Amino acid sequence: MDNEVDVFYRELPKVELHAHLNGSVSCPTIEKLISRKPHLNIGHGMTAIGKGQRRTLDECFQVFKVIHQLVDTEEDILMVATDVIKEFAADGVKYLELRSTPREEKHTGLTKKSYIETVIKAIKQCKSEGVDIDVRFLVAIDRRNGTEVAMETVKLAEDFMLSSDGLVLGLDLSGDPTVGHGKDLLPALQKAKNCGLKLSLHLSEVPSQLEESDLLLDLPPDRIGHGTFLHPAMGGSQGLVDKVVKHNIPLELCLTSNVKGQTVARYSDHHFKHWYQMGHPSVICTDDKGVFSTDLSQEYQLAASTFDLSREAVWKLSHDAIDCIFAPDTVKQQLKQKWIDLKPQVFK
Ligand SMILES: CNc1ncnc2c1ncn2[C@@H]1O[C@H](COP(=O)(O)O)[C@@H](O)[C@H]1O
Ligand SMILES: [Zn+2]
Repeated sequence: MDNEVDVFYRELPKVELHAHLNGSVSCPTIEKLISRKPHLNIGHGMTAIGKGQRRTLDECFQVFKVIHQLVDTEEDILMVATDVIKEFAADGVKYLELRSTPREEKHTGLTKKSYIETVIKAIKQCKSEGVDIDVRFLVAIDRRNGTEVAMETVKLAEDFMLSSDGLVLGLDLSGDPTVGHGKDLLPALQKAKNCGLKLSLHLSEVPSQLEESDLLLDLPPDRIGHGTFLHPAMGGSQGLVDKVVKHNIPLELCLTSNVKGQTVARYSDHHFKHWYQMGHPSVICTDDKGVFSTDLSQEYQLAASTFDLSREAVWKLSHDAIDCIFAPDTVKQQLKQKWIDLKPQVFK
């Protein structure tokens, strides 16, 4: 996969804001997990969608179930998280917000609390090894699990926000978009916002969620995942676009994920073009680099080739993503300095 990407995109310093931990597991890590659990009889083809392949979104969610079977102990999570962080760093990502749904596994003793603690341990471990990347964590709410679990997750996220030295910054709302309704999660999300957790919500990933998006946009969230069907050109409405613009809510856009998951027919149809043309904050992300067999450099190259972006435009795109991070202004300033320092080398 590496040799297809121009060195410019590899060397480009990048910010990754939308990466699900268990969707980001690479082939080599999956191999290690499979060898730890041969009795599960899981083959590699079951955990990733290769080049040129497509799946329905529903089939993508089956893939996560398989990966979850492979990742069910603290030891697994520690390995998966450190591998994923190092892979992002090797791909030129300088700041990463990783997100993951805390799970409980009775048979291995894993609890939601120890799940989050283990991810934090991985982040700290990478830092102590000097891996050149600033990593933060968003605790994910799986919309399939309903109101009560959402509330419980908010409480956990709040506790960790207060005790993790700024590593836990907020919440993600994700999970199968065809299941459940956002209105049931609104009180939990509102509570999260009130206690200072940042919110990144998957909105309108499928066409049937316009009413839900309208409701959730009133929170308002701090960032939007996908937002595929918000724009009128995609079947959404001007009213929804107006809300997003009014609150200046950045979009996290994942080209390969949307095309492989078949919510967008062709790369050239991707809603990136509508928002980018408007000058609205649009951040290129991977979503699930393992499942969709991609990485952030490829996604930038894909956006550039599909929408005919110059190298300066690509640079601006990665630079402007810094303003959309959830970490405080001091971190934004450090990253902007890093971009200034690296520019001559990237454009050499
Ligand atoms: C493809 N588009 C998507 N839409 C919605 N949710 C998604 C997703 N991709 C991933 N997830 C969410 O992330 C989980 C896997 O990572 P974690 O176990 O949390 O680390 C999935 O189970 C789903 O809840
Ligand atoms: Zn996602």
